Amino acid sequence: MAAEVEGAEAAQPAASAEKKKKLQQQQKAAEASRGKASFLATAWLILYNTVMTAGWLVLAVSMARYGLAKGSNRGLYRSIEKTLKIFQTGALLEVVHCATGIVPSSAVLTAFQVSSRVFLVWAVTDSVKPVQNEYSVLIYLSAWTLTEIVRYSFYTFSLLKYLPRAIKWARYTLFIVLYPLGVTGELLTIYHALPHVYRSKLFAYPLPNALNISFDYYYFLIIVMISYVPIFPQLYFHMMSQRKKVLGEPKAKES
Ligand SMILES: CCCCCCCCCCCCC/C=C/C(=O)SCCNC(=O)CCNC(=O)[C@H](O)C(C)(C)COP(=O)(O)OP(=O)(O)OC[C@H]1O[C@@H](n2cnc3c(N)ncnc32)[C@H](O)[C@@H]1OP(=O)(O)O
Repeated sequence: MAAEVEGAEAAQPAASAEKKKKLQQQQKAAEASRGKASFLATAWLILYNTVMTAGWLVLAVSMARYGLAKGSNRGLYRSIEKTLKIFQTGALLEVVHCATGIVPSSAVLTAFQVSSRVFLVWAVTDSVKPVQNEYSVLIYLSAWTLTEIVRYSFYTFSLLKYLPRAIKWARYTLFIVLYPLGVTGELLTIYHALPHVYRSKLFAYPLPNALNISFDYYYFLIIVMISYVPIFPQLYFHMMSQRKKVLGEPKAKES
């Protein structure tokens, strides 16, 4: 009996050492898989941001060439719409990046930013043809293009750990002017679309109908315009606080 107890006592430290070793192995495996996931996420983001920078650069060059050749904005939207649709719609992936946590940005703010622009391309500019030649389209296209070239190249260079100071400065400074400019172009485009939508009853779903609900796109557009009032300042002041965080004055050295 005494020999049995002695044997059990001797086996205890061996079992706990075995348990500890197993735990360490599990921790190592988890760390390795986290490292692999973070490597894959970084590789994906470098690819995504590089492709998006290139796409918006193509748009900028196409717009400049069109302007130089025609000297007018008439027909500009038609000439760049394919590229614009691909790269603006591709920005929806940014919401996925935030929601899955591979980038630390707010999914809600990013969703407002991206969805309003995707909506403007597909549901306003593309669907209401007469607005395509308005100057307001040129205004928002110019603001978006310049912003996105700087923003996506900023992310690419940051991920590559080689960030030129000028790009960092531009990322957190140009928005001060480009954000209100872009929003002005967007709101004016929706405003120009209103009479056409009203006349053509575009996307209207009047009563009576099987679902017994009605939808009037004209009023929906007015609601979208009004929703800029509470939402845009939040995006703008978020960018202001990002600017302060990144470009803020360095703390004075203690004497
Ligand atoms: C039916 C729909 C109707 C909706 C109606 C709603 C009304 C909406 C009203 C508002 C409309 C706005 C329309 C937009 C107009 C324009 O864009 S005009 C042109 C000017 N625009 C801008 O300047 C855009 C500025 N805005 C933004 O950049 C974003 O929208 C943002 C969400 C406000 C950005 O915030 P955030 O991501 O937090 O800032 P960052 O500092 O850039 O990033 C924070 C950290 O996240 C990392 N990160 C983000 N994205 C990436 C990425 N793609 N790849 C890698 N890393 C990324 C970034 O590096 C930061 O990381 P840290 O440095 O570690 O903090």
